[in-house]
Amino acid sequence: MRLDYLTIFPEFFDVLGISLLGKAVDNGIVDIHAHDLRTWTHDRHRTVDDTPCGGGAGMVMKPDPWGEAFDDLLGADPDPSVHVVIPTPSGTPFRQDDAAQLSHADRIVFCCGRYEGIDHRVIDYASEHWSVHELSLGDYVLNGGEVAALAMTEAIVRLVPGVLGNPESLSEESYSQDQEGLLEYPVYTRPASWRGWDVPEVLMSGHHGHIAQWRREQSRELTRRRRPDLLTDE
Ligand SMILES: OB(O)c1ccc2cc[nH]c2c1
Repeated sequence: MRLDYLTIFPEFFDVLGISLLGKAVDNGIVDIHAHDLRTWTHDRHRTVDDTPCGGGAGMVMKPDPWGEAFDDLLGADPDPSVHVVIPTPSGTPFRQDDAAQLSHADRIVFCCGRYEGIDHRVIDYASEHWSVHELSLGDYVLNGGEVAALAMTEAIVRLVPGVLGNPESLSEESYSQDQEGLLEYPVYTRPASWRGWDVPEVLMSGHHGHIAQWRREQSRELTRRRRPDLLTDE
């Protein structure tokens, strides 16, 4: 899997060189390239923004640098196997299913906007050539797409075979299919008693059936309380 990041702050993505993702890069499972969008500017000030047509506050990212970056990185031939991800507050919510689908992609290009956003013709152009995903991290607004791209990257890449040491851990996480899309149950480790708080007895019983039942009940109760929207049978 090759991941490209178009951004005016490429150093944001230096962090991808550490921890699990760093190992995935070292193992050749993932190939990461961060690009400074100003590479594709030609004026003395390396300008990437301009005033919004129709007025309004702030600045809008000019289309030209994006178009030239696409030309260099992707060429002009349409290829639906290339996924262009545009983090934006106006996008569809990024969910675990999106991470799962994108984890099968061979190529993902993250377009990280700043200011008031990217000239919409860039999205129109990209949509004619590649598979475009305008995705929101949540119902809040960041200052740009970089932090969202990092979060989405981790959610996607950790699902790629060979990236996580123990793939079994994926099956018991919140939102995983094995968890029936429910929130993950509470987890405990040693010591059995800590500052007056004890590990639930059932987890110390060694009775796998009872433990599995307790965990299912905990997941459903937690989901009912915190995310009733995830419950499909109520
Ligand atoms: O909240 B976000 O995911 C996000 C994404 C892109 C831009 C561009 C300017 N503000 C942004 C916010």
